[in-house]
This record gives sequence, C-alpha cells and structure tokens, in this order.
Amino acid sequence: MSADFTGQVALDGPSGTGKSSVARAVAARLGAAYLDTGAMYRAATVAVLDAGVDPEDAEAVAAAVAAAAVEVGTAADTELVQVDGVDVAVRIRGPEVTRAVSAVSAVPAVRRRLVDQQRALVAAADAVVVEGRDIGTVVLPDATLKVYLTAAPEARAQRRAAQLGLTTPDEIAELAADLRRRDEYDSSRADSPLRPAEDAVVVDSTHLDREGVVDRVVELALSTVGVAR
Ligand SMILES: Nc1ncnc2c1ncn2[C@@H]1O[C@H](COP(=O)(O)OP(=O)(O)OP(=O)(O)O)[C@@H](O)[C@H]1O
Ligand SMILES: Nc1ccn([C@@H]2O[C@H](COP(=O)(O)O)[C@@H](O)[C@H]2O)c(=O)n1
Repeated sequence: MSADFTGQVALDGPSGTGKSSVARAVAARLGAAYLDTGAMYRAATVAVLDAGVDPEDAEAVAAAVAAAAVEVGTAADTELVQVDGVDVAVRIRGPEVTRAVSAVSAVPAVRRRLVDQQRALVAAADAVVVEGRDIGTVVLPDATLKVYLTAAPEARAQRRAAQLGLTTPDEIAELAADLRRRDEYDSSRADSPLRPAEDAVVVDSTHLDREGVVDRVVELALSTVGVAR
C-alpha cells in the first residue's frame, strides 16, 4: 500500500476490459476509496425493472429512478449496493439487469442524478479510484489521472467466459455479441457517450495480465505525486 497518492484516478473503458477488477486492486494498493459507477447504473436499472417500467420509456425510467434511493459503498474490500435499503449486489450482475442497463443509463435525467451522487462521494475522499464510461470526460474532467482501458474483443469475451465458467463456442459467441451490443449502445448515446478523454493514458490490456495492468496504473498514479496540478 502507498499512502502518498491523493486525488482521483478516473478509469474508463468498454465492457469487460477489466475496469472493476483493476480499479479495486489499484485502490487497495494506493490506500484509496473505490467507486464503481457501473454498479450505480445497474442498481438504478433494478429500480426500473421493479417498477414494471419499459427500459426504453425514458420518461417513465426517469420517474422510477427519481423515486428510488440508490446507495453504493466506497470501500475497496467490500461491495455495498442497495436500492431502497435492499441489498442488490448479486442481482445487479444478472442477465436481466445487464440487458437493460444501457437503455436506462442513456436517459439524461438518470445520468444527472447519479453524477451528482458520484461527485459527492468523490468529494468525501482524499484519494479515490472511480471507474465507469464517462469519468474522465464528464464526471471528473479535472481528475489527477485519467486512464482509458482497452482490450481486443476476443480477449474480453474469453475473460468474461472464464469468469462465468462458459466454455462452448456458442456461449462465447453470445458473450462477444453482448459486449459488442453494450459498447455500441454506450458509445452512440447522445449524453456522455463512452470515449477516451483527450488527456487520458490509453492502456491496452490484451497482452497484459491483471497484475501487469494494476502495476501500470499504480505507477502512473504515483508519478503524479508532488506534481503541481
Ligand atoms: N489483464 C487481464 N487479463 C486477464 N483477465 C483479466 C484481466 N483484467 C481483468 N480480467 C478478468 O476479466 C474479467 C472481466 O473483468 P472486469 O469485470 O473487471 O471488467 P469490466 O471492464 O469491469 O467489465 P464491465 O464493464 O462489463 O463491468 C474478470 O474475470 C477479470 O478478472
Ligand atoms: N460511468 C458509467 C458507468 C456505467 N454506465 C452504464 O452502466 C452499464 C454497466 O456498467 P458496468 O461497468 O457495470 O458493466 C454500462 O454498460 C453503461 O451503460 C454508464 O453509462 N456510465
């Protein structure tokens, strides 16, 4: 652990590039807080589904999210995700939520609400690692360090398959299609589309193992220590 780093690390990138696993490990190494903004959009999606709302109906989605209390923790070693006081940490990773989350997160009123919450959580921490799609471009345009994580689509599908214990070519092809669909949705929306910030460092993890990526991001973060900003 290093107690030297203060500030914000913004970690963005497409689905399945390793953001969550890398961000959590970097936060632990830096002794920093950790914020998974994808978990917030997923929790908002739980609220939408439980309200019986069509995820493509932007007005109804905005109303359902406004009526719900979404809460996430910022500790690197535990996962707290709640909607109206109910633990949804497991449910947010399920296929029903994954299918609907990009539509919910494309609604501007949802984004405004969650971005306000994200900035408040960040302001409460001396050091924090924040992962998502628009952290370097919209949520924290003055972040101390911005990293944009990429990986070849085949590598991402293989890693996700290994994570879920899926092995057949059909299952892997379906995972690859899901990753592609989400990337397209997230990159083409009008509000806060997925894209690298102009001042982001692009890290391609295709040929790096997870520890290699963590080492690189920690090294980049520590290189900001003592640099005026
Ligand atoms: N460099 C790497 N090499 C091999 N596997 C990795 C690497 N980085 C992450 N992984 C593994 O890939 C899988 C996907 O990683 P992770 O869930 O962190 O991605 P993500 O970008 O947060 O995905 P999403 O945006 O869909 O939530 C996990 O099983 C993780 O352990
Ligand atoms: N800053 C963010 C973070 C996430 N999203 C949306 O949420 C979906 C789920 O994110 P995961 O990282 O948990 O996979 C993602 O596909 C985006 O639609 C976002 O818009 N902005």
